[in-house]
Amino acid sequence: MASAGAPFDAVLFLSFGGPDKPADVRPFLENVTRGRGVPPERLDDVAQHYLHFGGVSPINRLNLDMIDALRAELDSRGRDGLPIYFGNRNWHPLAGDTLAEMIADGHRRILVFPTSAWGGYSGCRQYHEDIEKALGSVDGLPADVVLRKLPQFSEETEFRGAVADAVRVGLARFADGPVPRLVFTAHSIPESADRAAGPAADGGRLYSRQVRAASAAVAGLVGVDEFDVVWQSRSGPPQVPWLDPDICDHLRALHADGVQRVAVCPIGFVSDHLEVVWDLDSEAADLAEELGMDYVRVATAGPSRRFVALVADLVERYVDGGGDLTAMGCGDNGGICRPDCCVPVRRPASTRV
Ligand SMILES: CC1=C(CCC(=O)O)c2cc3nc(cc4[nH]c(cc5[nH]c(cc1n2)c(C)c5CCC(=O)O)c(CCC(=O)O)c4C)C(CCC(=O)O)=C3C
Ligand SMILES: [Fe+2]
Repeated sequence: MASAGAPFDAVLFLSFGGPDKPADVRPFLENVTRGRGVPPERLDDVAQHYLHFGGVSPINRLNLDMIDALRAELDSRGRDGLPIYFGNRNWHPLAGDTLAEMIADGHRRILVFPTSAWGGYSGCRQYHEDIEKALGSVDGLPADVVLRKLPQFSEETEFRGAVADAVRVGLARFADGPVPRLVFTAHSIPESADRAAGPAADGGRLYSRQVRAASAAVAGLVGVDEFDVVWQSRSGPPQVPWLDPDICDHLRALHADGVQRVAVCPIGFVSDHLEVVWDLDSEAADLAEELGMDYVRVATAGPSRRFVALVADLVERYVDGGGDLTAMGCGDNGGICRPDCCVPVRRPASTRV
């Protein structure tokens, strides 16, 4: 259970991580998929996607840029004494190494900003596990260390506003003509994982409900009535159901219905990392061209001033020891917000590799 009170003295910006050079690609993918039942053929494919971009994921650079912008934003709010550190789940700098450095620098009360808006195992609980694991990896961990994870932010007005700003810019790129269809996309997850995630009393499905709710809210903000929510980047064996439709299948269906123009908004992702640039800017964009559809990919919100202001707002809400400790996704030292939330799914042995 989280305890209020004392102020926090540093921020850990906690993200997914990605390779910085070709030799990193395999070990990175092994870190991501260890024990997760992703077939080896899928890993070979994904390795090719990274190698296509020189073995470098844009995610680390984008996170470092966001950290610089956040530092400037906090400075401008008179919070210039608050250091921000960077750590990742799957690649260097790894969260455990960063935490050791933070502790050596004298920090004991640390706010953790995870780069995911969402509930669910991958978007929320796994970040709690990262925190727990990082704490477990530090030799001689002082007893008074507190890492408080900031809550899920998909319902925040400024998050939705930042995405809406990007959608407006994307829609403005179409010349006069037929109204483009607005399509929101987020990372697919196994159906079983979606059902298991979120308070059981609410029927689980926290992740897909949040993605749909945020998409509907953004569509409302930009004044669009007709929009779709679809999924991308599925992995796992084909016989295991994941959230669908897939973005590419959906483009084919829209085309068959006579839709000529689409604006695709990757609401599920904070920045233009590999799954956005490969699956949307390469695969989906190529398919749209093949089908003769006009295709605009809406920018991700993360690098925008408004998104960075949202992160600063979250930090300020909690940094003095206040803030809602019962908010979904908030928890101390890897302790989750409530016992039945975002439970990991036990995979049947047949789907493990
Ligand atoms: C919900 C969700 C988010 C959004 C929330 C958040 O942002 O945290 C997200 C983000 C990301 N996913 C990323 C990369 C990968 N995800 C994979 C695999 C998987 N993702 C899953 C879900 C999610 N993933 C799932 C259910 C799997 C199957 C394996 C498992 O059950 O865990 C694999 C393995 C190969 C493959 O299967 O595709 C890779 C390489 C990157 C970094 C990209 C870069 O390098 O720029 C980012 C930001
Ligand atoms: Fe992923």
